[in-house]
Amino acid sequence: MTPPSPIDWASWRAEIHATLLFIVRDGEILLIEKKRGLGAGKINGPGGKIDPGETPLECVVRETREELGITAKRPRKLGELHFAMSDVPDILCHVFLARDFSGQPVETEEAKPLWYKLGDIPYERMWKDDIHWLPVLLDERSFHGRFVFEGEEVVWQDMQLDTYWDPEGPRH
Ligand SMILES: Nc1[nH]c(=O)nc2c1ncn2[C@H]1C[C@H](O)[C@@H](COP(=O)(O)OP(=O)(O)OP(=O)(O)O)O1
Repeated sequence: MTPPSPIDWASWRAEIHATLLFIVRDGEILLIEKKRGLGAGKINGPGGKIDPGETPLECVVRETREELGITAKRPRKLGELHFAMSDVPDILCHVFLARDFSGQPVETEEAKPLWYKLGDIPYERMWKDDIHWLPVLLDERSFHGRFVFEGEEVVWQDMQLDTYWDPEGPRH
């Protein structure tokens, strides 16, 4: 049984809307070592904050270009994550999967590209929540995850699988 949440999700609103993209090709996943901003030093997918007037899809394509110099082809949104943080603003994150891209990934001021075999994903160097939803994304299933953080630790979580996406976008 899920313990009661330490926060009231009904009144929860994200201060930051952001995106993440995971590109999978030939049995490998393209990750980044993030060099600055929130989560610097961690391994993650490319992504970042949604600019005013931008859709999540436009954002994830732009951020991937800025961070790795490549253009993702046909990114598909599969997940939505709500992060209630203790010491930084709360985040609503749209998570995408793509199977192809154009260009060659290059290291930039923001990110270093890293390819991993799908069986070798370095979860110990990623955010603590990632192990709970990245395997679901890699199975091409949709999901909605909610995580409450105390610093770097997850103190409460809930994952719903096979979620229907409202084409109008997030409610918060
Ligand atoms: N718990 C978590 N698990 C995870 O996998 N990614 C997380 C995460 N919390 C934040 N992120 C990611 C999602 C998103 O790509 C990014 C948002 O952090 P920031 O607001 O610092 O963005 P960036 O600095 O990358 O954005 P820009 O300032 O737009 O470049 O961090």
